[in-house]
Amino acid sequence: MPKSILAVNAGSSSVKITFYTLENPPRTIADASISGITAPPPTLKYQKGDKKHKEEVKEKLSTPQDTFKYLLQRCFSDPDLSEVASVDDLEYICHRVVHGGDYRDAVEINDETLDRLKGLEDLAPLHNFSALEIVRLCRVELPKVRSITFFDSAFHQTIPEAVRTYPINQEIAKANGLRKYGFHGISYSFILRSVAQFLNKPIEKTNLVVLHIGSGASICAIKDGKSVDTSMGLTPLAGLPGATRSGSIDPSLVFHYTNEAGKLSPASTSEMHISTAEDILNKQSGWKALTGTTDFSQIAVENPTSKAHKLAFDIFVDRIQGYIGSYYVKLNGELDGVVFAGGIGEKSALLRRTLVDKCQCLGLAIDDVANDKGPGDEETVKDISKGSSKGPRVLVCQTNEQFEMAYHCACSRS
Ligand SMILES: Nc1ncnc2c1ncn2[C@@H]1O[C@H](COP(=O)(O)OP(=O)(O)O)[C@@H](O)[C@H]1O
Ligand SMILES: CC(=O)OP(=O)(O)O
Ligand SMILES: [Mg+2]
Repeated sequence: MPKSILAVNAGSSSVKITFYTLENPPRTIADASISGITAPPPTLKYQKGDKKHKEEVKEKLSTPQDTFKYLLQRCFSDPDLSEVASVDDLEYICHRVVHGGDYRDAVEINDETLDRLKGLEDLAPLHNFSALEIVRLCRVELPKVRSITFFDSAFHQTIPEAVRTYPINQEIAKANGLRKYGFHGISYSFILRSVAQFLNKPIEKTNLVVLHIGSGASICAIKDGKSVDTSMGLTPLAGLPGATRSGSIDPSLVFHYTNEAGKLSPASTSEMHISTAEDILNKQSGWKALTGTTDFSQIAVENPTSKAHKLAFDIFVDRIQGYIGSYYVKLNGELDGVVFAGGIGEKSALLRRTLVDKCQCLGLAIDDVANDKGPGDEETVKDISKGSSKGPRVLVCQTNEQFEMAYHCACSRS
């Protein structure tokens, strides 16, 4: 039996895994995910080819490690999934780790790299903890399978110094690694390659403004195939608002919000320390704070159910519009396309239409029928620009972080 690749995308409230064949390009064997870990009961979703399955999980899954173990066992014990019946069928496990500090590329986990990643945990406790817990578990329980970590931040190592530097004391900044890193880079790498191929352009000549907008949202300016700016910063909190994140605010605001800002948050554990300020701005803000829901499909509707829903939509549009304008100028107006991706970017025709209308002065125009229809299941990139438009293309890309990791894993081997 040929060996396979397992790609793991662990978030704070969900763990998604995908099995791929170990070939170039890899083919999907099956997808499985558990969401709602922080809002029980968790839901298991499972897909192999056309077969889809969804169920409530009865077991108590309180940690990312428990969740990952449960998912793996379910897949191994499924008679329909004979390609991956045990750990012996796995050659590689690819892990999405959001913060990779100064790492420029993916790394294989060994004692030394795991130690270096531990050092980064303080910089991104909220985002790296779940993924690294699963990396640690794999080291102990699946020691024969090679673990490779891929970093969201690696794609943005090309951001110029003046863009990545915060105007603060540079000795302190350097000693503590305080700079713009940027995230969603695994996704941006997938989108760049897919869009360049779609436009029939070499990657190194492709200029794009890409929106990865899901529960976490960011935007990236790509010049000649390289990231030159992105909206997230030292952590994924900066830039655009998200499901529970405030996005950029005046940094002083938090000290007016609570005088407990610097204290440890009750959400901290013995292994993970986060401040009250980080907890409020990362987990108690965004759409959830404004409207009570984290689901943007309830906000992006023609007739919003409340003024707060309408306000949340308008805030998101305003912030994105600001970045598109800024990145258009940074790219000297020479862009091939504006790309919508992530759960919201791929699914909300209303958000795309509203934004494109607001960016008409940049020559953006869409075809309403193509926009309303969106991309088909098998369509990675769809052009939704108006036929007569001479401006940058408006595209939708169904991004796939798990595939991107498996693809690089398979490429580096062949
Ligand atoms: N039809 C839709 N319209 C607007 N937003 C949607 C729609 N469908 C899903 N979404 C949003 O996409 C988000 C998920 O984005 P996704 O990128 O898949 O997740 P994550 O950021 O957790 O990786 C959901 O929280 C929901 O707000
Ligand atoms: C970096 C980040 O915000 O990731 P996600 O969108 O998966 O939460
Ligand atoms: Mg995501």
